Amino acid sequence: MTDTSRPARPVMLGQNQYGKAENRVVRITRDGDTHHIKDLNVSVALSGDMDEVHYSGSNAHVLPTDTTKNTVYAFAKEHGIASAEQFGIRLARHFVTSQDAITTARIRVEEYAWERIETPGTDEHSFVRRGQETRLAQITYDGSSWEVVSGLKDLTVMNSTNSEFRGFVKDEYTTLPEAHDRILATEVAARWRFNWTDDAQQAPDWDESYAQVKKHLLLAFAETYSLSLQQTLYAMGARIVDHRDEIDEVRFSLPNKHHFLVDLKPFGLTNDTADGAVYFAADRPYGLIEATVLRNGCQARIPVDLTNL
Ligand SMILES: O=c1[nH]c(=O)c2[nH]c(=O)[nH]c2[nH]1
Repeated sequence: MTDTSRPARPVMLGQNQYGKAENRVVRITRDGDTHHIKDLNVSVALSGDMDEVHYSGSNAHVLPTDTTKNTVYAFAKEHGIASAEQFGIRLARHFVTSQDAITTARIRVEEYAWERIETPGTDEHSFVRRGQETRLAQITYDGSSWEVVSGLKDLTVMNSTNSEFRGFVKDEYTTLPEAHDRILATEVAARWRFNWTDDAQQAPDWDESYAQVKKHLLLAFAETYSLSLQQTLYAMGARIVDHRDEIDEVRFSLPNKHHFLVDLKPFGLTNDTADGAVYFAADRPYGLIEATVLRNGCQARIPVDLTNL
């Protein structure tokens, strides 16, 4: 907001936001003896008419970050957590509609999944943290329209065959041998943007959508005979956009978790892919394959650098 009562300044405040980051909230719901658990990491970022707190230190427009934290916990208790997206929407709407100075609220949610520990009698209240992915959601609301970007990270997948990499460019520095049968492994980080932007439209079923996106992503990874990780990435994104009408854009960041055949010749052993091989799982450096897959005619809005989301 431009402040005409102040003289022009040689230095100006640029984009700013504030809020409480990483509110760890665990919500248990009881259904008789059977308990349900929701475990989230919620970050609130608010922006709007915040010039004065930076220029003069006036806190007149500042809802304390401590309050935003309390709101997260209070809403979890009061309204429960149906899904990461639904919870984020409720929070974003609250901050924008209850505070005149706040025009945009961005809520980021990471969700950690828990599985029941299966025991012969009492498996209703014991859980083990699932070693798979972390679910992510980012909700942005400017008072009239919504942007919901969901995603996941740390979903590690591997194909022990049906992957090649050959026919690539070779110059004077190329030493990589062509691979006719290699391991393809990656730790999927993905974000997908919903085309739901307005309250008048029916909102997607967030949990169902997440489960379906993950299913299609995994099936595409497993079913694609891969000539490169780039091709596999595109197949995963295309399958999501093809099957899920509510999603217009998917962005992936896929580290190529290289597995190199170990040279066992010094020990008189052959080591090749044909008969069960030993690999060195290298952690770095790694190839990093990143791309956006879009519904035709739609605009790319997910930031190129996923760490900025
Ligand atoms: O799937 C791959 N894509 C590449 O671009 C690449 N580059 C490389 O060295 N190995 C691989 N693998």
